[in-house]
Amino acid sequence: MRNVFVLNVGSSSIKYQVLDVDTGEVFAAGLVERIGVPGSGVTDHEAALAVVLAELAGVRIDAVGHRIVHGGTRFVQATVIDDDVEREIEALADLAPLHNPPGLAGIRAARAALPELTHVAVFDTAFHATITPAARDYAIDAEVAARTRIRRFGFHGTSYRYVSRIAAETLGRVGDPELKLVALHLGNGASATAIQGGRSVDTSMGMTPLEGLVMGTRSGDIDPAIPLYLAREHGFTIAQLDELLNKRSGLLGLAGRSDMRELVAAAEAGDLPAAHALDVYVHRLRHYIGAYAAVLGGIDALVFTAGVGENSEVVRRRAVAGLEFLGLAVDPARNAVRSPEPRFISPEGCTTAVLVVPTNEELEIARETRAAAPPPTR
Ligand SMILES: Nc1ncnc2c1ncn2[C@@H]1O[C@H](COP(=O)(O)OP(=O)(O)O)[C@@H](O)[C@H]1O
Ligand SMILES: CC(=O)OP(=O)(O)O
Ligand SMILES: [Mg+2]
Repeated sequence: MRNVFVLNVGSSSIKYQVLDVDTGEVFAAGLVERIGVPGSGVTDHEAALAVVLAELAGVRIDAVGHRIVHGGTRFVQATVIDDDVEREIEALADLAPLHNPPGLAGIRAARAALPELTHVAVFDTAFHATITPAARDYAIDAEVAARTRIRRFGFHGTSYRYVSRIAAETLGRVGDPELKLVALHLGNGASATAIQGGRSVDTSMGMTPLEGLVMGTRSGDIDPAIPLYLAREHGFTIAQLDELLNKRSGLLGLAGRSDMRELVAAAEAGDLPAAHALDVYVHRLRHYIGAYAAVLGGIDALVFTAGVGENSEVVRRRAVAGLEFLGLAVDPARNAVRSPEPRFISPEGCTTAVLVVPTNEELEIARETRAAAPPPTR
């Protein structure tokens, strides 16, 4: 098997690639947006997938890999999809109401359109199955937590699995059980993970992808009493709270812009809310870097990845400034380099490394799809 069709289905978009799992060569890639938006002509996920498959006419596909955000406790590794697995993913929808239903719609549409191929679900949560019990559990009534499946799961695991392996290679420490990494996946969604010996030990996203860092439109950590207060004293409904915290908070809520490129430009042009939003974002980031250095009992390398982590010189510089006591520093010339390659941005001879490692979630999904799929029979 070589060519994997990777599907990342969101509530209103499908991102896809067909790539060679050995070389990483991409044969086709694209995005269908505005699914279900009146007037877009793309009525539902089935119609969107038909558009994608029409674009792929003539491209060889050997297997299909689906990004599924939440695997719950049931799925701790990539899994070949059959009717049972599809039902179990459906049963997890209540844990991830924003993320899992579109993924499931993508599975249904793709299995109907390509029934002869093996389909594999690759879960964002799987890499975090190794977090410690102390990091996993919230300090709430244990009976309630067990009955309702409340615990920390963590997300962006496909990205962390990929970048932690590249980071170990870049550091010449593949397979070293002592290697301590703090990795920062900073995209629209953003999270931090403490990784030792290639295994996730702690991570900032929790039961859902709302906890932790400041994100494009999500609040990250807040006092858990805030939604209670807003409901009790200000009449917010559950739907309004969900919308507030997931879609109208973060950088967008603070400064009217969720895109980091635009936010940095506005801050540099003297926009005070933008400058403040950047301060809040960086403050939270530094909070987690320090926390995870403590959780790991040290740090060998800090790893930046995803859209902001790979591209924002300013965020990287400000995240690390003042952390010399952890051995961390950023070299300005190295930090200014733009490249698709993994690279050091810490000064020559620094004992603690700072790395930029471009992520490739599609390639990781393709590899895990091949690893999970049964060998071909003839
Ligand atoms: N040159 C850049 N400088 C600063 N931020 C950037 C740059 N390029 C991309 N980004 C930011 O990366 C974020 C998107 O990251 P990405 O990993 O693509 O997101 P996702 O996959 O979660 O949608 C946006 O906030 C975008 O502004
Ligand atoms: C799980 C999650 O937050 O994903 P994304 O960053 O793609 O929104
Ligand atoms: Mg992303």
